[in-house]
Amino acid sequence: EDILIKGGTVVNADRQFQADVLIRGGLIARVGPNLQAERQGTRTLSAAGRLVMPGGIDPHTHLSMPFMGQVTCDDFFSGHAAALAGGTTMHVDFALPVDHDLLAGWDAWQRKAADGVMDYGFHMAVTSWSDKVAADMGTLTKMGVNSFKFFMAYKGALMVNDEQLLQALRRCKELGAVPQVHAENGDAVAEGQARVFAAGITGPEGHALSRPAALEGEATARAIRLAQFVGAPLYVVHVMSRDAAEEVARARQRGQRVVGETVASAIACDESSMWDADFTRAAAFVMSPPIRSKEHQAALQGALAGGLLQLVGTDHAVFNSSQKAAGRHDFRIIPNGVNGLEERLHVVWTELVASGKLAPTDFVRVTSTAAAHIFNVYPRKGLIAKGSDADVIIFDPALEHTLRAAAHHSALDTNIYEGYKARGKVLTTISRGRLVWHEGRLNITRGSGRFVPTPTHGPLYAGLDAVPEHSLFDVARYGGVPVRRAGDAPASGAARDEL
Ligand SMILES: NC(=O)NCCC(=O)O
Ligand SMILES: [Zn+2]
Ligand SMILES: [Zn+2]
Repeated sequence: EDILIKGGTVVNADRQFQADVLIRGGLIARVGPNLQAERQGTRTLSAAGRLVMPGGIDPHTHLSMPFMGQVTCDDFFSGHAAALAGGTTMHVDFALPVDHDLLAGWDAWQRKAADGVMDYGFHMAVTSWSDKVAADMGTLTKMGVNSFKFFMAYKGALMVNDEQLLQALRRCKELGAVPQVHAENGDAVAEGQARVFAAGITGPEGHALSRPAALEGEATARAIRLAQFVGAPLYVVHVMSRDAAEEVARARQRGQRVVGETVASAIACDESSMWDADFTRAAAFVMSPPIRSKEHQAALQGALAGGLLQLVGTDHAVFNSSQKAAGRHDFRIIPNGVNGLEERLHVVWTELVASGKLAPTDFVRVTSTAAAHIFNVYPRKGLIAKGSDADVIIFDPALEHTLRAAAHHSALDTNIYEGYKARGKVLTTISRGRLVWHEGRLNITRGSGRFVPTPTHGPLYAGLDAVPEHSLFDVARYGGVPVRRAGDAPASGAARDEL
């Protein structure tokens, strides 16, 4: 059936304007003033006084992910239900290789996603290096995966070393794929954890103490410099600290293609919760890199407001209280991850728009359009315009509500936003033309989700060919002086000195 949204303010990343929106066949059919229903049975929704925006795109989730001896408790059904109730209509989930095999990981994540109810894409993690991994990356790009993630932490599990990272960055550049890093110094984290635990600190606060912001800053800078070395762009996931945000900002300032993603928990929470006397509550906040002090929280909000960071995801990776209890006597084995897929839009609006730091257009950019650009699905996603997918929300900025585990749609039995007073509310979510969230009710069908391929060579690569790889072997001349090669006569003294 057609849906006609009447009387609202359409907000895109570039501008906002009064317009009606007509939806047909899963797409936006018209956007303009005074639209009328064209077919019998058209569902008309009033949006007077409300904002009509592109559905959120969460670029960072982990549904049904085996990790630290557990499996995240939101699968593609409950995770999608939660997302839609919170106004997010697409997410990009991190598929993990199975026994370091990327294609086996792809198969596993395809199966998991068969239960889904909305649009999704995949990033693929790369946790080892070999010719087969390099070949499989190429195969995956043909199947619609345009981004690969490298963990610089989780030593002994997912972590890659610099040599592997370098090879992988180069391969991404070759493929036109987006390299992504979890940036923490994994060796130092492992040592910090051992020292904190040996000092007798075994509770969740040990998590915060053992992996300080300096380790995030160091790895962020290292990844950025390695990307510069091979001439690749870089996407830094979950920027949690001022230290990491500053590295991203500095790189951008010198003209490097670096994207910084922060997450809802980093801009709305602080580390004090990990000191909560109640283990269950404290453990719910354990994620990596850790949620940090209020100063970092403020710096990250400022970095978004100032355009130094580009988008907000969630890193939704949820473990319920019985799963988190595995680490009751040792913070090192509390499974890492927090919720946010359902809360992200409300948290970003409350922290940044209701506080006056961001305009509604910027809200759309950091929650939807930027991800659509980066992962190369714009303008199909992230825009309200004729021909785009009908992923649309109706948002009432005047409504206030309180976030609670008892009211959320995730399978998680806790919520790091318990009691959070949100300003503004998603009243309606339309996913590919279907009214899936309306008047407080979900209307979803298991298995109705759809994989959205993300093509390579997106905007992060546009014009990048102008930037040569800084390769020692490709540089034929140095300062105008031919480089000496094996068998050549000895270079002149001046050239030798320069080399
Ligand atoms: N972030 C986290 O704590 N868990 C999910 C895995 C990751 O993104 O590092
Ligand atoms: Zn991570
Ligand atoms: Zn993550």
